[in-house]
Amino acid sequence: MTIILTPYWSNGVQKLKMAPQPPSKPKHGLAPPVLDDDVHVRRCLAQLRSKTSPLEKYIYLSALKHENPDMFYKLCLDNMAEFTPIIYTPTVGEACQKWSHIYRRPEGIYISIKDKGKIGSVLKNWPKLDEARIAVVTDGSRILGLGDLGVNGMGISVGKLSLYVAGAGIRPVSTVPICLDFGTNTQKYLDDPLYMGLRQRRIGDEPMTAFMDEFMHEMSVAFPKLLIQFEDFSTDHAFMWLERFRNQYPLFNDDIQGTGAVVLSGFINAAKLSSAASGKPLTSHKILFFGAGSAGVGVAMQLMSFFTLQGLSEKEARERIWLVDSQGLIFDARGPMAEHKQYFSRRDYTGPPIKDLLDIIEYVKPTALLGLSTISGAFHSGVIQAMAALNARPIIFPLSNPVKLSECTFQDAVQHTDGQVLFASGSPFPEMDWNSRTIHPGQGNNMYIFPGLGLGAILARASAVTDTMVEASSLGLAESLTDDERSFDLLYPRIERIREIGAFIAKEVIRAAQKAGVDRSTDLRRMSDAELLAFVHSKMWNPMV
Ligand SMILES: NC(=O)C1=CN([C@@H]2O[C@H](COP(=O)(O)OP(=O)(O)OC[C@H]3O[C@@H](n4cnc5c(N)ncnc54)[C@H](OP(=O)(O)O)[C@@H]3O)[C@@H](O)[C@H]2O)C=CC1
Ligand SMILES: CC(=O)C(=O)O
Ligand SMILES: [Mg+2]
Repeated sequence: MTIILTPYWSNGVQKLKMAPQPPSKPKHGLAPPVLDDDVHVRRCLAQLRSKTSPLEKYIYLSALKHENPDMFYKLCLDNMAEFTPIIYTPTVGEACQKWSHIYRRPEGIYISIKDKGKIGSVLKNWPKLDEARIAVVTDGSRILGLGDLGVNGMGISVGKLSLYVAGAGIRPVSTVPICLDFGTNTQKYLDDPLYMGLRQRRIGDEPMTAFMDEFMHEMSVAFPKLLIQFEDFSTDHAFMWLERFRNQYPLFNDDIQGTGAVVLSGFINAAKLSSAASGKPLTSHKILFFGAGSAGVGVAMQLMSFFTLQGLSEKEARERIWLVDSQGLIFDARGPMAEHKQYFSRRDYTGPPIKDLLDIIEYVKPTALLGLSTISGAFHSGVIQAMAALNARPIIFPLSNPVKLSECTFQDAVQHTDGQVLFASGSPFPEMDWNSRTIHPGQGNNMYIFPGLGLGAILARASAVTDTMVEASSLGLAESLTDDERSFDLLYPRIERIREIGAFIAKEVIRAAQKAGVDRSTDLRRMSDAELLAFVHSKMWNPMV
């Protein structure tokens, strides 16, 4: 039975409501005479496919998940490639933007700045305190690339947690979506009569820090076995909360660390193919980042290990990476800059500012161009052609979400590189035919990482999520491609194998937790790799349809 909470805005009071029971075995006469499970699976799928807009499909699936979670997850697992664009990016972006309009039922914990001083009592209203294992926490301040959506950001916590269940077999009852309401700076929502959050602008850092200190402490008291995933905080707070809390509580930031891990993984596979075509060593790759926010810098930090694993020093690794922000190439002589950009700021460039991406490409001569900028179409035909002129197989990853903010389309990347591009995007693109062969786009999205990373950390009962655990998730993903997938030059495994991949990543993460000494389930140390993998599989929840 699912028990859910109403959001705090209903007269400021938290109330418990019982969700309907899944329609398992109605008494004789209370269901149609012929209601076969297999046929009902097909019926639900047909109902879904009869909806014409992605948002209607999202609303339908949201209701199905509420009424019959087994059916929802059964369908999801059987149709991952069809479902992920609906329950996750890109449609979840539209669902968040319209969350206060499409709202049907509460699905998580809403806590506002007005709850300061009594956060613990709000958390205790959650009906399944003992069952909670993973919370996705956002403050709605940067949802995908869509900006400040306030409490409408709850949709991203809900969407990520659906993938935890589908991808890693976390029990649905163990997932806790949380949205913190610090206000919103988006006037459209402040003016919207249906908006469900506080009608005030975002609070400053000082009260927010005091709130976060209380929140994190109370979370650890209310949910002693919980792992926390920070999601879609604006860049300054994403770095701030990660640094402030990572040594105190088991947590990670998905946008910084999850994205870093997924991109390192795809990059490893892409760089091998690119180097095979150019004949140049892996250490000669040069990576240009377009976008230097939490995601850009998070990925750049993680890609350092691509080079250090090849034997380069930290200094040499850093020199293979260039960052661009809204002011152009980031270099020391440019003047003061945000702290998170300083590490990669170029010391060796002393010329005038270079802003145009084509000029920057001409200066850097990158083998890889990675977009985490939210600027739709920034990789225009000239940019893609410039990458193709420099590289036999250019690596181009437009990683911004949702799909309408992608720096380029797959079609453009294929067309302007004559099919030679090694491509991964944040949101999905369809495969395409080029010169009588089918080319497959990769989806470089942290959804390949967080389910397995989270499951591994939960099963190890890790007291902290270390950098080595994050790196293990990345290397595990890179390794998990089958020969068949490699024969198609895929950079990521097919999404249909998400469970298998999730289990493998979880096993690697548990091993890394053990090496780091942060595992509290120390009995897992005695298991062989095969036993550990079987143990992980045995812990995965499966829908009963
Ligand atoms: N594929 C995946 O798994 C993931 C993708 N993402 C996506 O990454 C994107 C960025 O997220 P995040 O880093 O948190 O967001 P931020 O808004 O913090 O970062 C955006 C960066 O892009 C830069 N930028 C903005 N406009 C331009 C421009 N015209 N030219 C060059 N650079 C520009 C900004 O510059 P400045 O610093 O000067 O403002 C900033 O550095 C989002 O779309 C998000 O959906 C995020 C996480 C995971
Ligand atoms: C995928 C993701 O986490 C993001 O775009 O923010
Ligand atoms: Mg995110």
